[in-house]
Amino acid sequence: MAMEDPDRKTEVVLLACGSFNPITNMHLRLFELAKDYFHETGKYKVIKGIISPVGDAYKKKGLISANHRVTMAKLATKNSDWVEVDDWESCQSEWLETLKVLRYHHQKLLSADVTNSLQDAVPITKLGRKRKQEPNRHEPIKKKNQSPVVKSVPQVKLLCGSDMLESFGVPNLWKLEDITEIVEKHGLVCISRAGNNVQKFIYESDVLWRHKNNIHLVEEWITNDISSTKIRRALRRGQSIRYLVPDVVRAYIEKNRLYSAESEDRNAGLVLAPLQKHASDPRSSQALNN
Ligand SMILES: Nc1ncnc2c1ncn2[C@@H]1O[C@H](COP(=O)(O)OP(=O)(O)OP(=O)(O)O)[C@@H](O)[C@H]1O
Ligand SMILES: NC(=O)c1ccc[n+]([C@@H]2O[C@H](COP(=O)(O)O)[C@@H](O)[C@H]2O)c1
Ligand SMILES: [Zn+2]
Repeated sequence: MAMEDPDRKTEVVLLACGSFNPITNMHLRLFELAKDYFHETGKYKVIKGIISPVGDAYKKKGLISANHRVTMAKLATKNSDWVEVDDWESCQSEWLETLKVLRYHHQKLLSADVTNSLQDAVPITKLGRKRKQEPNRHEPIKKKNQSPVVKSVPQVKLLCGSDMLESFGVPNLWKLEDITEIVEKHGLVCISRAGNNVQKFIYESDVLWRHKNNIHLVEEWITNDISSTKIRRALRRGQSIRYLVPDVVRAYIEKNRLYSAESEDRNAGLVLAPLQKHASDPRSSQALNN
């Protein structure tokens, strides 16, 4: 649809899905690492990051209410000018496949784009004023004789750690068609995490191998294996979590006494929603073994 411009960079929105129970400094680092990676390729421009905490219907053991998890994520990103929290997923009454969350955000950008181009259709005499209203201040100012460039819709890529990518291989957790659509239509950005060997994992899967150009592996050299599990464990033991999560998040957890032995028992004995949903579906049982 757009005039091809070799200098024009592909715009990317990064979407991170997960429990964020609670959000940690490492979750925030994922976004910074991915953004640096894309900008270093010279081909992409990361315009936004979205954190989408999973809803309560996910039924993971120890998962505290989405309300608190969303609030903490919002506190944590208050000072970021490009990462935001979206609570659409967490407001759904049922658990949603990650693919549906990706589709939703892509769709949302599409409709925003239509609205924008409708606005653009109105003749604008004072270009200067129009510019100011645009959210993207880093766009180079268009040269006079250039034909108007129709903005293409940004790609929404799933941002995750290597453990999430490797979870594609867990029986009954993911549908092969979902994995295929994620890597085919959207793309994946995977940050290395201690204990995972993603390259080998991709090599051993035909679908992932086929779409490996759309799977971006980012090496984290400043390794830091903070995890929400370890944060909750420290809290149960009365140990400090300072400098592991943003200070506003630490204060919020303390004020509301969010994590305890009791909270860790939430959903105990329940089956994780995706397992429950896909267990009877033969397509998901051995998703990657072909
Ligand atoms: N230290 C880390 N390195 C790389 N990726 C990470 C790291 N911590 C979290 N992630 C990624 O962040 C996303 C959200 O993860 P999640 O909410 O499960 O956090 P977590 O720290 O893994 O929590 P938990 O210990 O409860 O599983 C996932 O894609 C996960 O792989
Ligand atoms: N089939 C699927 O789409 C599928 C399966 C398992 C987990 N997930 C998602 O991956 C994330 C995993 O988060 P946790 O690592 O905190 O369990 C969640 O956002 C969850 O919804 C998606
Ligand atoms: Zn995790």
